[in-house]
Amino acid sequence: MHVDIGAALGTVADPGVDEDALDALDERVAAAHETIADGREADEFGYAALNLPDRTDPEMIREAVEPVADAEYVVTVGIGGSALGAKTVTAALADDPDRHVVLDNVDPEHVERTLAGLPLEDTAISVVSKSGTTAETLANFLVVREAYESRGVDWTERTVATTGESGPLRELADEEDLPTLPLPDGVPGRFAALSTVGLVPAAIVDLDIEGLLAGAGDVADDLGPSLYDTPAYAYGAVAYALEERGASVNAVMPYAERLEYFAEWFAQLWAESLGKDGRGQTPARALGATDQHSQLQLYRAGPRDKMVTVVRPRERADVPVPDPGNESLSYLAGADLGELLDAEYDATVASLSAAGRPAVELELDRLDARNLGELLYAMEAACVLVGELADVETFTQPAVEWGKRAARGLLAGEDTEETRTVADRPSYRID
Ligand SMILES: O=P(O)(O)OC[C@H]1O[C@H](O)[C@H](O)[C@@H](O)[C@@H]1O
Repeated sequence: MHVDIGAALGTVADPGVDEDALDALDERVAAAHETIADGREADEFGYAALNLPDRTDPEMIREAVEPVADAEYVVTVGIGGSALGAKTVTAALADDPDRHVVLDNVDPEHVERTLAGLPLEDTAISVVSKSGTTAETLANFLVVREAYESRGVDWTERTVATTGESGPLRELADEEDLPTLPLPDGVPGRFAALSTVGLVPAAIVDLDIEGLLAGAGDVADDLGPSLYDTPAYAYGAVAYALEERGASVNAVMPYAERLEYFAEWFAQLWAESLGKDGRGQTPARALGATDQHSQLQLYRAGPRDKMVTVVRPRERADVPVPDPGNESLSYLAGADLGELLDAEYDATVASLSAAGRPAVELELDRLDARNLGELLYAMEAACVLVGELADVETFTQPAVEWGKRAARGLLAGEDTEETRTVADRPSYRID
């Protein structure tokens, strides 16, 4: 992965980072790197995520999915870190990304419509929950099972469960003797894309999970004490410095449809890890070139509270634009769609710079398993670095846990601190 921070420098952008500020920050990066390296060495909670490229055993995943490997489709039942990484990988790498469907939300109409559209006899189920207690996942799993039963399909032969040693999902899996995969130790869900949590659907649709891990491993091996030698840290350090200078929004804008999900995955990683103690950038999801025609106006001329992260593969399969045969369209003559997309990417960075708005470029050589592994790992390392620099608890998510407890308490009709807070929530109705 290549990082270009030129359009985020103080000579170009406001907010921007001066080179001497970067030099000063580099000393703090060195100290943070030492903490990260020590955490990895001791396999401490959270830091252990950065060891996944070495720890994840692709063979074990392939063996576990063997009974369902002939399925045409796979449905992930999971939410947050138990779904976004898996979908990011298949969306980016599968020839037919529609072979992998995610049921994360519990919107009844969506669940019903999704299941109605799937040939369940030919659809594997990957049910994933780290805690084993997430209400959305368990409710959807029960609904999915019933849909299989009502169509006379044995779901127990089509399901792989990924969960911990105990908890309701583990009990359901044990009751039915389902094949189960273990969770990686000490890895929060949002950092678990490169593990059993994220790779089951990829294995079912036979993607190169070994290449993905190898790409991630290359970045892991190259993490060093200076941002000038470590692209992942350069990205994290600049994002941190820009946030300090007022960029409270990080708009992630891949110029590749296949990376649209990557922006979703990034949003959880950044928000849940860094949104603590009154700080943290708000991740915004965008897609180039589509959002040039909607959000870019705000990014270029709205409040100076944003950085834009653009992402693209340098090489991609191309489609020539047919000869327009029309003088007014002559600029398209001989062009390819990819060329047009690249021109739009370049124009976006230039246009943001011309308006003094910071942008950081992330480029992959091409969008394959290896390069995707590099990108995912680099963003995780960047996130951990920002957490160290900002001195927040990167690996916890107490605010989200509160909501999960509240939802469970409400459904069970319990009287708890959370359910009382829900009952007493402010209201000022204007009907
Ligand atoms: O994997 P689970 O335990 O079911 O959790 C799924 C998701 O639940 C919550 O929203 C957590 O904050 C997320 O970090 C987690 O990824």
